[in-house]
Amino acid sequence: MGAGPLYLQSGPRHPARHADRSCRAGAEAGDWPVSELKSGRKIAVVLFNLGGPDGQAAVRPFLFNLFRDPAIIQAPFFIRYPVAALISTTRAKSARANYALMGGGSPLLPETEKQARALEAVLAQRLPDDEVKAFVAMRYWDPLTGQTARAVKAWKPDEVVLLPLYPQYSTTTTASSLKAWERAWRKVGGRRGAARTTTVCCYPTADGFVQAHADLIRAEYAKAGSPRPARILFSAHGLPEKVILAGDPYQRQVEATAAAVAERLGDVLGEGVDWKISYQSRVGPLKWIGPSTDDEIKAASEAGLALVVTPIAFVSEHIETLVELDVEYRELAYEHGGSIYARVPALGVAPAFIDCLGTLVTEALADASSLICEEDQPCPGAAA
Ligand SMILES: C=CC1=C(C)c2cc3[nH]c(cc4nc(cc5[nH]c(cc1n2)c(C)c5CCC(=O)O)C(CCC(=O)O)=C4C)c(C)c3C=C
Ligand SMILES: [Fe+2]
Ligand SMILES: [Fe+2]
Repeated sequence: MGAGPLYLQSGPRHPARHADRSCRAGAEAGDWPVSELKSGRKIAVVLFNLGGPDGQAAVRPFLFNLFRDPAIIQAPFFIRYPVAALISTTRAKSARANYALMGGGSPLLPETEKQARALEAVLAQRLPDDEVKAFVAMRYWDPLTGQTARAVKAWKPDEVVLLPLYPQYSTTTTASSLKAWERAWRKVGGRRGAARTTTVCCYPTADGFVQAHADLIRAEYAKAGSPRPARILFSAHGLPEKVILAGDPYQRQVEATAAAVAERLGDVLGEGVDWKISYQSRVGPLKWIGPSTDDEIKAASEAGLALVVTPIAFVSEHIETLVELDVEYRELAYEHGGSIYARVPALGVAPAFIDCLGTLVTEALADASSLICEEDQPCPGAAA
């Protein structure tokens, strides 16, 4: 599954389907008297991300939480726990050193909080008669999903919109977060009927998301002096190949994003400039999807290409952009003869991106179904 590297392609393989709304699942229109709540609603938007340690002492327990997740290590409980304990202990030292380069901990929570506040501001304008509050639910470190579910329940919303900050759906990220939410929400006594819940499971080619990437790449490309010959490298977090072979749509959706952004960059992608997708952050002994970002950086640098590297599956700055892309891969490029290595910032609070999140929320609220998905079939497990 998932074609290999793509060069100079035009046209997304999976055009955005927001407009035709052809893909919805688990319609709940009959469950909730939508017409009774046109305005004056309390709307909770829950933003999901992975989370990161807030200091050096949190690194090992954060890694333990990550590796004990069955979405990350598909093994029975009695194997997973000792494996998680072992990996988190052995990996902690090098991970701590990397987090130390960012001041000791991960910037992911403050970056996500900024996105939450920016989204609230956009929604306050779009839904002036409603009260909208954006909550952050992290999967492996504070604020953990259970804590956020309690805060959402205490706020007594009429509507809840679940919005993962993973534009491309994966069982390892989106589905894991949504399952954790289901469990936590049930635990705090928030039944489906208590507040209408709509889930946005993926948005790999949503208009504002693609536009925000194109704008940031264009700016970085110009800053680097619009070098020729150059390659735009779309770098996404990798996954074990077996996860993709089991039907995870992540790689297909990453390819759809990259193709859509490349098409939007038509004026930059002139003669002599190409683009490619690669996968970073490999962990463990399994075979991961490729090509790997380090191989692509070596190859492009040795070929004398200037590199414009853009994180295509992360929407915030964190360890894998600030350390892996900015420090490790930059050094690698220079070691292999590269002279220009430009790194495009993550989306953060780029206006087109936040506006796009606002559109996803208003579409979710206007929709009578429980799931909003860009795929022909709902992403596997999203409707659970
Ligand atoms: C698209 C996003 C991500 C996917 C897919 C993903 C899969 C995945 N990750 C690991 C292992 C680690 N990930 C780590 C950190 C981390 N990963 C993502 C995103 C995706 N992960 C984020 C946003 C972060 C947060 C980083 C931060 O700022 O703190 C880490 C910890 C860092 C490190 O030690 O390298 C690990 C480990 C696996 C195994 C996996 C799929 C199976
Ligand atoms: Fe990861
Ligand atoms: Fe989806």
